[in-house]
Amino acid sequence: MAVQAVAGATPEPAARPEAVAARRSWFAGLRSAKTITGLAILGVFVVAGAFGPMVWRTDPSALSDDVLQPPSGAHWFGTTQTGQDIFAQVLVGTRVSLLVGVTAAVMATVLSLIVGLTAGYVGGLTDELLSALANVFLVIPALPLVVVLAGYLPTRGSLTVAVVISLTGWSWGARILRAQTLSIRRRDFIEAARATGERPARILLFEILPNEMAIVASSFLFTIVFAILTQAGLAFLGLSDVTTWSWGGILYWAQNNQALQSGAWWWFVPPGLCIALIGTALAFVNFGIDEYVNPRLRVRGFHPRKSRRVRRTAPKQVVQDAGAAGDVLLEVTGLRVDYGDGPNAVHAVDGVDLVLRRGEVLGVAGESGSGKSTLAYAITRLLRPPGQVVAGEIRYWPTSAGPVDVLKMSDAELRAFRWAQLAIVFQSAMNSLNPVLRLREQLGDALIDHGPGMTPGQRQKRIAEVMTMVGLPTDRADAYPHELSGGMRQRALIAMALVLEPDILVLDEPTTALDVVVQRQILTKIMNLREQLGFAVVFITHDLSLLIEVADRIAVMYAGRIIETSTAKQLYEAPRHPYSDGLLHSFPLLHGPRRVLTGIPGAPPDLRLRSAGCAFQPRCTQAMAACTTTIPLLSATNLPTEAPDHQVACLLYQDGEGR
Ligand SMILES: Nc1ncnc2c1ncn2[C@@H]1O[C@H](COP(=O)(O)OP(=O)(O)OP(=O)(O)O)[C@@H](O)[C@H]1O
Repeated sequence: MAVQAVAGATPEPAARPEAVAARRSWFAGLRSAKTITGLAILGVFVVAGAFGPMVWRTDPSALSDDVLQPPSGAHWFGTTQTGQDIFAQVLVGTRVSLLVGVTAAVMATVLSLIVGLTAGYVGGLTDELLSALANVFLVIPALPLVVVLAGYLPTRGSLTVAVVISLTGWSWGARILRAQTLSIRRRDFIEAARATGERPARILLFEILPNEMAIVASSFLFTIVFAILTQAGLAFLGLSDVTTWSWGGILYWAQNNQALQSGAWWWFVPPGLCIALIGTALAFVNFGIDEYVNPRLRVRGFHPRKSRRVRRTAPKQVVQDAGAAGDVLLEVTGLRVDYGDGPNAVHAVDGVDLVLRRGEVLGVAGESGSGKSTLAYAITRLLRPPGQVVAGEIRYWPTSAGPVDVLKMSDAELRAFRWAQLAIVFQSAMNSLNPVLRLREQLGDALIDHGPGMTPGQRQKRIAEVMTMVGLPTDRADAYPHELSGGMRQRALIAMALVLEPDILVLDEPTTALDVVVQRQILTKIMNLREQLGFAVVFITHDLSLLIEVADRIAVMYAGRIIETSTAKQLYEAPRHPYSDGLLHSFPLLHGPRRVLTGIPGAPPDLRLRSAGCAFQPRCTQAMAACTTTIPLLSATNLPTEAPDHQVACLLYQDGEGR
């Protein structure tokens, strides 16, 4: 089936100014219902603790004749058996409990940061000593220690209690931060910072610490809860100053005066409820902080529920029965993928139609940011929020049955489909391989998951087979990824992709990180294996001249759309779209005559803005007035020299008016 025309997109109003976008992103982390609820509850406590005692001027210790009164207009939370106002006690208690919690959390967090970061970053003897110290504090049972310390200290005021709690609460945070620092300090961006001459303190504070903020925040918030609970426990046991009103102090007096037995529920329920509520609020806030400090979790302007609605109500595309032709393996129709939603959504794939035939190599070329990887992720259903398919279909045509809609597969169907029928090789082999597993285990995992009937002996045989197939010596099966060269790792990934003999292999810039010699060896290997095994390849790269060498057909992408598609030969001999022509003249060809490299002036458009005309028009040397107002459709050029499946989305060729 020839590639179908893409419906023109409706022009939308211009995107908001950057300032608004930035503000939106800042609030995005605070947007979830949990975060808002947590902050609201916390806000009420902070306001009550800070201003409550000034507004509700009743002395919490003042005695009155209203003894053991249930809640009323005069005493909102009732009274004690000496007539004290419980609401006034709770307000003062809120202030004291929050102060103890926050003070202890600040001290414990600072201690754990100093110990954890220093031990992890400096290493050696310092690490051993600090880790030993943290381990000692970790194994000492915290509560008995607190009880002993609090019992023997000369003063038992709030500050003393906070110090005691922080001394027993810092060590687990320090252990986690040390482990995290150990792992981060070996990452490439830290090496790069060192290489640029950054001082250790700066690296710790500005490179490592921001990566640990989620842990620090979580440790801080949970130490507040731990401290409030511990302080309440100490007060309840009479081990802190119970003449100072705190939630624990109120519980102590309620217990001592047998409030439970006398049915005075209003005496112990309010402080108990406060402790439970503050714990819940801090846990909710923790979710929000996680999202805010980790940009990967921060799904700007994205509402999963709303996006699902878009998906369900998106107009169904009319799909021609391409499989009837028999050679169609994968068919993408009207595919649109956005990152986020609303006016700031990035329209990364914007109405793509593609057909992959059995056994062919389909190249997808385009500049960085044109949407190639997003297309690959959508096809393999590996898109992560805020990425979402907003329209279109992806149909897989197995040999034995009718077409299957990949986008509608259940999780179980998807697990069976991925790797067994469709495998993907990513650009960065080091990131795709598990650093702590040997190659043999990683290759074996796919076989265990997808071929449960295989005996261990059969699995080992298959592992040796695929390793030989991709040109990896079988004696490297027990190597860890870091013991292999870049080329070997990439071969290992290809071996993993082919271990189940899939129908489709998606290659997303599989050799970009390698030198040209290894690049060539690996590509030749893939193409030979394709001849041998008959799988089809979707090969994604920015290097059009490389595709000319290896692909059967090529689709050129620009700003999320396919702007030209044809056989590799036609595209090489007569690229029609000015962008394809520019792309072809941006890289030297591997074979053939030397040609002048011109490149393409300008930069790709902002994919948040929907253009009213051709997205390439601002950079096009042949643009006409109509190009600013009309979105060209992908269609056959009607030029006599063209084959029917040479299609181009350019007004220069519409209605046969080619130039
Ligand atoms: N997680 C994300 N959130 C928001 N926008 C994204 C995200 N990932 C990609 N994009 C945007 O989607 C567009 C397409 O990106 P994509 O990575 O698919 O392009 P590409 O052609 O594969 O580029 P490259 O060759 O550099 O990998 C770009 O504008 C990019 O900024």
